[in-house]
Amino acid sequence: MVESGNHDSMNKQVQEIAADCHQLPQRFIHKEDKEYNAGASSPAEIPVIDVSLLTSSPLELHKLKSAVTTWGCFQAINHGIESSFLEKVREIGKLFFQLPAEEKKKYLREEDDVEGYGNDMVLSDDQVLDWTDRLYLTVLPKDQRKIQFWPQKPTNFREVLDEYISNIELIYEVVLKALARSLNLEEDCFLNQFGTTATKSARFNYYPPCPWPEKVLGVKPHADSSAITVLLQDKEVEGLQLLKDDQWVGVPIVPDALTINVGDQIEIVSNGIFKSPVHRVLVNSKKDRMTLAVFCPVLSDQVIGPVDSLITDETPRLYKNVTYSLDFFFKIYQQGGRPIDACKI
Ligand SMILES: O=C(O)CCC(=O)C(=O)O
Ligand SMILES: [Fe+2]
Repeated sequence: MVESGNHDSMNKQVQEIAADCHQLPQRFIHKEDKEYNAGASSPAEIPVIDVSLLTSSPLELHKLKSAVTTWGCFQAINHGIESSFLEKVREIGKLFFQLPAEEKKKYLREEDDVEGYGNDMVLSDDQVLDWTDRLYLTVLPKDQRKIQFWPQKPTNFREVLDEYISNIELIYEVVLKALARSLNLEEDCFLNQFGTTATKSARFNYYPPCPWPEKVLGVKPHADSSAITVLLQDKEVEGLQLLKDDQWVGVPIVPDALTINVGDQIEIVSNGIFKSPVHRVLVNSKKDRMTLAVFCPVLSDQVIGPVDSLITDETPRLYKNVTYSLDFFFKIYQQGGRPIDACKI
């Protein structure tokens, strides 16, 4: 049964709707004629890359290039973060979403901003909503943090997230250098495009169980605005799918790995050699799921464009020079479009 009014689904968090949900609110139905979980795809063989070898092993560098050109994604192992610490990071996220609604609402985002706790930002009347609540925080540079949105409960939240982000920053640098070297480019050429002032953001995604997994999506199909996104998956519950050769394929959980995908900004600076993969998230009817995505960088205030030496007679420039701003990205994204299409020549 489908509820026709949509007032609740606009004002309540998904977690509140899920807790008292006998009817599926209309605004969450992505496409009535399509069953998302029907014929669930077999999990994909996403390549596993040993991050600790990227500076020393030409073979690992080659594997990275092949993974990113083929999948736009890889499972990063030996990334330098202890398994027990990853567990702590998952725990602060889960504990936050388990807090009473009133406590979480202290961190509620403003209506027209993404920063803070809340559900989808609604930009148009016909926008279909995702079955997820989020906690979205700018994490770097440190002076850009809006600390009023950083939860004080659990009490170690700020400290654990801060330490995690320091680790992710190192991984970001290693991966961006390796991606450049894999194309025989000077290793800093991608990093330099984004500069040190570009903001990086963390998004805790919480997906409550959903009784209508065939009609609803946790996150609708999209590609990330970032250069790379580092995703800490839920330990047990899968849901992420990538679009590969026009088929949706599941991204498996690899214990202790971080799932790294490239985003639109790497597609632009690599002149389309590395493709930012379209992905989506399915919901689960029985179990909740929590993930943490760190977008590195989410925005760049600098103009970015294809690296000069990648533009040749055989490989002409595919993208304009652009500033990948949040406004630019979100307007197109929330209407189901691909912002990168607007950057193509
Ligand atoms: O939760 C996931 O598995 C992926 C989330 C995602 O794609 C995102 O936050 O951009
Ligand atoms: Fe994403």
